[in-house]
Amino acid sequence: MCGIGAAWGKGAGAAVVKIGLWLSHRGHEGVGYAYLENGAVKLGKPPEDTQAALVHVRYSTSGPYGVSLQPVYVKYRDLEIAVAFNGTIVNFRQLDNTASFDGEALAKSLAREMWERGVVEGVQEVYKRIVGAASLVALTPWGILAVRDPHGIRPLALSHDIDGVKIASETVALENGIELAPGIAIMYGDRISTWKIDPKPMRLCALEYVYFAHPASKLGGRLVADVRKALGRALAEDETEEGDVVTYVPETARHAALGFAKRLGLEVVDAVVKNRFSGRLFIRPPSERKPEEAFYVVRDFIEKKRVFLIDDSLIRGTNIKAIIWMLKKAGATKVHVRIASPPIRWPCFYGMDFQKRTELVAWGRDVEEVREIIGADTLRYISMEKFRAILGDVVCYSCFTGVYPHGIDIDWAERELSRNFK
Ligand SMILES: O=P(O)(O)OC[C@H]1O[C@H](OP(=O)(O)OP(=O)(O)O)[C@H](O)[C@@H]1O
Ligand SMILES: NC(=O)CC[C@H](N)C(=O)O
Ligand code: SF4
Ligand SMILES: [Mg+2]
Repeated sequence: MCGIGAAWGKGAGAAVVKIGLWLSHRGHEGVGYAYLENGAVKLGKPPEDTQAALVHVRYSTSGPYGVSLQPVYVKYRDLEIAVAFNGTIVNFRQLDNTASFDGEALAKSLAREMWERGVVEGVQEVYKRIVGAASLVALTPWGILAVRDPHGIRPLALSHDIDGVKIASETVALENGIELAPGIAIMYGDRISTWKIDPKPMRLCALEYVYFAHPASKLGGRLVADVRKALGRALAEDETEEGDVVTYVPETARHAALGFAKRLGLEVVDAVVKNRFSGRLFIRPPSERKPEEAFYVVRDFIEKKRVFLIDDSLIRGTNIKAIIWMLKKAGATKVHVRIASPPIRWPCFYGMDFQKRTELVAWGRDVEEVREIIGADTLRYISMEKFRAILGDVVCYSCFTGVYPHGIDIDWAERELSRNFK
């Protein structure tokens, strides 16, 4: 998914380095920076005391894996800018047919349109053409520009103090951060201006709540950890199996497991441990997702026990399959898998790298078929009804329903976003 950050004012260079560290759960394929030096835009780690700077942490959805490609620097005539964004632009070739990936198309079309139409209308024009999701930060000669995606699919927050302004994908990277409303643009320099770029109905990504965002961040004004606990509690309400202990797939399923166990009066045991240096497997390039190297099962917690194994989501089934096998090998008598989100049967075209139906373990399969593939004794997901009741109606559910805010044709989007270098 990527994380973006920007700062304007005293110590902006040091501020973006800190923001990047606090957003590293949003992408660890690469980190990139840009900053202003004597009015010129530079790429590279900024001096601590620079006046304006950007940061991007990458989890790629377009272009090559495993490299830092953002911020993107562009010069159009005499206008120099650097742009970092979070999201996916399905029709990026329509924005700029010379671009090698969506971030480059966005930066080139922004520079061109801002030069030709001025900042306010230029930004508006680019967003009018985008099919996809894009929250962005940019360095411009007028200051730093921040835009929250018109549907609010991707988050963006801001904080203000006497040193200046700081912007970040999530509130955890800021002190007293407040979330920007969908479709809001802010230019922060010697003067501050704010304008609206065609805001649409709010559709914040459901998977930000379920998996992606930091548990200490606030989304839609709610603490992410609390939402995850509520999902776990609701999942437990329909439980019919008997179990001795609750465990979970580390790290993100932890809060859902706490909510689930509390509702059933069971103990949560840390039976599955994850090597802290292995990071998030789901957002690694395909060749680097190796659950057998990342997870370890503590036999003493589960031997001869019936285990409830909680995960926040089941996407390709990579993590859970490996862990069920390890639990069984270590002597668990039953493994009842419980998932704190409904089956994901459709691709994401808005910033997550599952952009093809065939990648998804639940695509075209019923729950029983998925259970068989992953090797669980039983498998149950939270119901769509309970999921919606907890997350509300300002959320994107497209990967659960196959219905997209932009009325996207799935065959077309899969073709546009196909990545041949997997
Ligand atoms: O079905 P899959 O394709 O395996 O994807 C889903 C899994 O990947 C994520 O964990 P990840 O290891 O990325 O990070 P985490 O430590 O934050 O849970 C998520 O929490 C699930 O465990
Ligand atoms: N996940 C994201 O936000 C990715 C941003 C952009 N599509 C890239 O691949 O760099
Ligand atoms: S399709 Fe799924 S992952 Fe993508 S933005 Fe919507 S809820 Fe999030
Ligand atoms: Mg996980």
